[in-house]
Amino acid sequence: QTTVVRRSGNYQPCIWDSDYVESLGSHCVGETYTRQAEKLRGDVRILFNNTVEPLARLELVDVLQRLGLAYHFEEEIKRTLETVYTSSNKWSKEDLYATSLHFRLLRQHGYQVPQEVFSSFKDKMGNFKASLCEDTKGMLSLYEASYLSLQGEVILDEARDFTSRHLEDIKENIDLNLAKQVSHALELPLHWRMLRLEARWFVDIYERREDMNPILLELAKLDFNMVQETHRNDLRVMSRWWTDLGLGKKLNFARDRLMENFLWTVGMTFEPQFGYCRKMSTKINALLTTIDDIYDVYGTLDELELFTDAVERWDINTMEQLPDYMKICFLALYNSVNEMAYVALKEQGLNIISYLKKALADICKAYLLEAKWYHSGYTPTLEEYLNNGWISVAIPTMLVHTYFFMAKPITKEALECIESYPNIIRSASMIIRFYDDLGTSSDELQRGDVPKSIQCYMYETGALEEEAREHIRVLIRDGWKKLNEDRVADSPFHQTFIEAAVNLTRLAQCIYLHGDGHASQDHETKDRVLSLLVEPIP
Ligand SMILES: CC1(C)[C@@H]2CC[C@@]1(C)[C@@H](OP(=O)([O-])OP(=O)([O-])[O-])C2
Ligand SMILES: [Mg+2]
Ligand SMILES: [Mg+2]
Ligand SMILES: [Mg+2]
Ligand SMILES: [Mg+2]
Ligand SMILES: [Mg+2]
Repeated sequence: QTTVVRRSGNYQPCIWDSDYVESLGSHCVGETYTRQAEKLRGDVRILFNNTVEPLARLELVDVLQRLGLAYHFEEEIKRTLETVYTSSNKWSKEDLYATSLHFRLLRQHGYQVPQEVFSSFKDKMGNFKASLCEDTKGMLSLYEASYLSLQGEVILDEARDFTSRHLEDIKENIDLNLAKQVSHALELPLHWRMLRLEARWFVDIYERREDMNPILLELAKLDFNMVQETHRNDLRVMSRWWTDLGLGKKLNFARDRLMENFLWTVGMTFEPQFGYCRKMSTKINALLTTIDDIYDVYGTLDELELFTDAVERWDINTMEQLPDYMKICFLALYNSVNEMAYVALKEQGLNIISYLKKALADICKAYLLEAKWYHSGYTPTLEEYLNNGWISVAIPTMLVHTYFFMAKPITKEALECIESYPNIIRSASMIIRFYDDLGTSSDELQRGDVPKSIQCYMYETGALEEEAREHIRVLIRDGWKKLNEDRVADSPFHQTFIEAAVNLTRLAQCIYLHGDGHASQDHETKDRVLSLLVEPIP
C-alpha cells in the first residue's frame, strides 16, 4: 500500500461560525412595516402616473431599477418602455444623455434599437465630437449604454473607449456626488453589477441628490431591509442544514463556505418569492464546492474515477467501492438531489432525476478530465481547456438545478432544451470561468492544480502573465456581447431564469473582482456579506 501524498487547499477555516449566523436578529417584521411598504408603493404608483414627460418617466424607471425597487413596478415599467419604443420622436440628435438613457433602457428590456442612434454625435471624420466632454452626465450615460452592445457593433466599442478615456480626466472638476458615480462606473459598468450590491450603494448616492424624492428613498430603504430579512431567514435555515449535514467538518480539506455559497444564490435571484430556489441552490453550490475540492485537491486519480462512475450510474450500491471520505460525500449528494427530485415529482408530477443526474455526471466528467491533465502534467491549448472549462466551473450544473427550483410550470420545450445546455447557460458559464480563473488561479497553482485559462494561453503563445490576463479580460468583454444577445433571444425559458443566469455572471464578477472572493474570506467578501445580509440600512 503506497502512501498517498495528498495536497491541501490551504483554505482558512470559516469565519462565519454557525451560531453567529443563526443568531442574526430580525429588524423589520410585522404588520407595521408591511402596511407602510404597501402605502409607499401606492404613492410611487401615483408618482408614476403623474410623471408624464417621456424623459422624466425614463429617469424614474432608471432610479427605481438602481434602488432595487423595479420588481414591484414591472407593469408600469413595461408600459413606459412600450410607449417610448413606439413613439416616433424619441431619438434626440443633440441630447446625448437622453439618447443614451433611451438606448440603454430599451436594450436592457429586450427592444431592438440600432447603435446608429449615436451617429449624430460623431463629427465628419467619424469620431465622437470632442465637445461632448463638457457633458459629464451625457458621457456617463453613453458609457453605461455602450455595455449593452452586441457582437460587431463598432460604434458602441468606440463609445466605450471614448467615454472611458475622457471620464478618467473629467473626475477631477465635478461635484463630489457625480465624481463618485463616475469612479463607480469606471470600476464596473452598471450592466455588469450585482443588483443587490448596486441598490445598497445607490441608496447612499440617491439620498444626496438634489432631485431626490423622499418617497422613493424611504421605500428603497424599507424594502431593502425587508428583503434582507427574508434572505437572513433563508440563510439561517441553510446554515442549520449545513451544520447538521456535517460535511464541512468531515471533509476538512475542502472549503467550508456556506455563507458564500448562499451569497451566490442571492446574487442570482433576490426577490422574496424565490426563497425555495435560494435554499436549494445553496445546497447544490455547497455540495459542488466540496466535490470540486475532492477533484482539485484531495482525490487520487483512481479514487476520482470511482467517484465519477458512481455519479454517472447514480446507483446507491456503487458506494461500497468508494473510500470513506467519498462515501459520505456521495451519499450527501445522492440524498439531497433525490429530495429535490421528490419535490418536483410531488408538486409538478414530473420525474426530473435523469436531468439532474446528467448535469452532475457532466460536471464530474469535466472535473475528471482536468484531474487527468493535472496528474499527467499535460497543458491543454486554451481552446481545449475552455471546451471543458465552461462546464467544470459548475455553472451549467447549478443553472440546470436552478431552472427546476424556479420554473412554475416546468415545460416540455424547456426540458428538451436544458439537457444540451442552451446558449444563455453556455455564455454565462464561459464568462464565469474567465472571472474564476482571474481570481483563483494564483492560489490554485501554488497548491497544485490543472493549468487555467491564463496559463494555457501563456503556454500556447509565450505571452507574459499580465498579457494573458489582459487577453482574458478582452474575452470577458466579448463574452458579454454574446450574453447580451442570448439574454434577449427567443427561448423556451421565462425571463426570470434568463436573468438568473445573467445575475450569476454579475455576481461572479464581483466575487472575483479583487482575487478569490470565494475561498479567501478577505475583507471584500466579508464587507459584501455584512452590507447585504447582516446590516440593515439605517
Ligand atoms: C461554485 C464554484 C463556481 C465552482 C465550485 C466552487 C466555485 C466557487 C468555483 O471554485 P474553484 O475551485 O475556483 O473552481 P475551479 O477553478 O476548480 O473550476 C467552481
Ligand atoms: Mg472545511
Ligand atoms: Mg477548484
Ligand atoms: Mg475545479
Ligand atoms: Mg478556480
Ligand atoms: Mg469565502
